[in-house]
Amino acid sequence: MDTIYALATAQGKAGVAVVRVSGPDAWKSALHLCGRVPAPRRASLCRLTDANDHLIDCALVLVFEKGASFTGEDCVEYHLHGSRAIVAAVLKALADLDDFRLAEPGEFTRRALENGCMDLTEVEGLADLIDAETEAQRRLAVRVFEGALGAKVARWREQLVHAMALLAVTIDFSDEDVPDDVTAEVATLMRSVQEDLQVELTGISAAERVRDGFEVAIIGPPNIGKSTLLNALAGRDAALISDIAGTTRDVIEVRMDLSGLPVTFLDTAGLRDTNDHVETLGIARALKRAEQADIRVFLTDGRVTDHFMPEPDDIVLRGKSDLTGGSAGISGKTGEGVSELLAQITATLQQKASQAGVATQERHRIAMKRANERLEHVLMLVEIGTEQTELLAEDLRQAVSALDALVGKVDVEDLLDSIFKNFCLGK
Ligand SMILES: Nc1nc2c(c(=O)[nH]1)N(C=O)[C@@H](CNc1ccc(C(=O)N[C@@H](CCC(=O)O)C(=O)O)cc1)CN2
Ligand SMILES: Nc1nc2c(ncn2[C@@H]2O[C@H](COP(=O)(O)OP(=O)(O)OP(=O)(O)O)[C@@H](O)[C@H]2O)c(=O)[nH]1
Repeated sequence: MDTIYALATAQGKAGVAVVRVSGPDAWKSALHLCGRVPAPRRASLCRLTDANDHLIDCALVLVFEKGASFTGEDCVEYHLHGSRAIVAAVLKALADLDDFRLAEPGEFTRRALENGCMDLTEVEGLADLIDAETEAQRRLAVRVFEGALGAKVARWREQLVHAMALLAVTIDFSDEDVPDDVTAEVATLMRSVQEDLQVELTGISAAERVRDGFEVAIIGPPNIGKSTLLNALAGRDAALISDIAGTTRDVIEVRMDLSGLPVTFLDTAGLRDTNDHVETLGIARALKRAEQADIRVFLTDGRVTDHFMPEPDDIVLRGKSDLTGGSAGISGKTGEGVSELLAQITATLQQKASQAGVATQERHRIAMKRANERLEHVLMLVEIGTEQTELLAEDLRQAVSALDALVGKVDVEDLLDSIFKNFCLGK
């Protein structure tokens, strides 16, 4: 097994830079660089020297023992003064050691997974935690990272295993002797697991939105003030504004943090019938993105339009309210109604985000659906009064296997590359 190393902090000049080393020979690096192996789990100030005994830096060194480290292996961290030159000198000194090599992205975490320090959902939570840009993303990620999904899966698994144990007792019975109360108890357990699965499955869409961001599309006829409103929301000149109808063609996106929620506002081409080919393409694009958005803000000039059927969360407002007066209007130019609009959007999205459970991605959905299907099948068999309990047991085994895949106990190899390729170097 190689010993791996990498810069764990961001590239470039900084106050402190951390170089991390993990693997069987990690402690040997301390012997080379510090002349000694400092006591484990204590911050020790050390003079780091290169192979020619020239001073590289004075650094804080942290040594971790195998079995009591992030990766589960022997580890050493060098907390250096954060200059490019110091980092380069330390990385070079490490590269010169036998069986040492630069870590691949996510490789420290991969070793933590392989050594059983984390399960797959915790690894995914960690990736999201590092990617988190807003408070809602951080809160969701830290729950998963902490093992909340893993713990739920473990409880479901226990219930399924318990059901399997109940059935195992009946295997020696002849078909007619299988007591009804056993299958009834199995069915009760299945229903309880199914209920939990259902809740988590429902929450995945909301969790995905929190991870990837919500979308709010601003739509309406040309020249109504959509781009001006977008700029007012963004607080900068994101979109071009002119008094020529049909100015915006492509969708313009502005990403914002609304009370911790990641939200992308979309400015779209004004909706109208036109002979202009490019504008027509822009309108088609506007309609498509608006349809996929979580909320549509429709600016009107008071006239009816057949372009738009509002859904419950959509918001309809009269544009250029400074010119027309009255209520239910908004003006990007004067700012009238803008904070109210933001408040309404925030409240709606917070409500949506609150549906998120601890299952956060498509992979979780697929595994939970697979388990759910097997449980459906068990219930169906019990319903029709099956006496072949080995069929029930087989369904349960498959459901357990789906849950095991979810936490990475089985069938993981194929997944790992795609999960770790998005990790930072040094993580
Ligand atoms: N300097 C530094 N800061 C860091 C990390 C790190 O690796 N190094 N982390 C890395 O991502 C995070 C902290 N996570 C960590 C997780 C586990 C262990 C660890 O040593 N675990 C042992 C012992 C546990 C204990 O004593 O309570 C273990 O689990 O066996 C260390 C850091 C954030 N900050
Ligand atoms: N009085 C007033 N004028 C506005 C307001 N919002 C925009 N305008 C003006 O109306 C014209 C069109 O504004 P835009 O923001 O480009 O309108 P749009 O809806 O994005 O237009 P398209 O790109 O054609 O779809 C510009 O001259 C703006 O300065 C407003 O709230 N009040």
